[in-house]
Amino acid sequence: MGAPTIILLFSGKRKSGKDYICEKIKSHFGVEKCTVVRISGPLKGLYAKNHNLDFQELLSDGPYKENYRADMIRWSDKIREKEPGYFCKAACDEADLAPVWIVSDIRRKTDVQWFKSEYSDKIRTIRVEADLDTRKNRGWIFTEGVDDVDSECNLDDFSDWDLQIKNSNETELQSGLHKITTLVNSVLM
Ligand SMILES: Nc1ncnc2c1ncn2[C@@H]1O[C@H](COP(=O)(O)OP(=O)(O)OP(=O)(O)O)[C@@H](O)[C@H]1O
Repeated sequence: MGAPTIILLFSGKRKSGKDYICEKIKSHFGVEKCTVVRISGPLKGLYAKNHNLDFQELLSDGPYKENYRADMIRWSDKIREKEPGYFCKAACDEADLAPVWIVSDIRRKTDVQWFKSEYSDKIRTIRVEADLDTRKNRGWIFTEGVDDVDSECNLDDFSDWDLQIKNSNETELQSGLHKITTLVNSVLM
């Protein structure tokens, strides 16, 4: 397991731009300093193996993953019922060594609890928000079994964010990136 100095936990609705922002932050700090940890990585890996599917296609941001998203949620929830931190731990176990970890896909209060219990004061939580129209323009379509279940809604009433940033346009993006890099620099220095 790597030894991070700071761990950013990102949450946001589908197509709010979590992944996009995480990649921007990684580019800003560089691969030596920063790595992106995706809880969905080991989750999709195990799901693909168990269901004889194409892991690389499941990782991509295309229609393939959307076809399986609802079933993947139901399947992974059964594993979480027995061990809530199962996929968080699996993702951290395979993370690269770097002082800044960016976890791109926090979805539940139990995810936040697991990270705080493992890494305590290294944790900073960030919520990404984008307008509904912007999310639609990025390809979001309301999907039953995906947008109305815990994996998408469990953190809607969570209020203990260290940062809440908007990502509906370039100005908001730049402002959000500045806040995040300032937060990271204040801990790294
Ligand atoms: N500020 C931005 N400017 C331009 N394009 C953006 C911006 N933010 C996100 N996008 C684009 O919108 C799409 C969705 O973004 P992204 O995959 O990061 O969302 P997400 O919140 O991770 O979604 P999901 O939960 O579905 O994985 C991508 O094609 C991404 O390139």
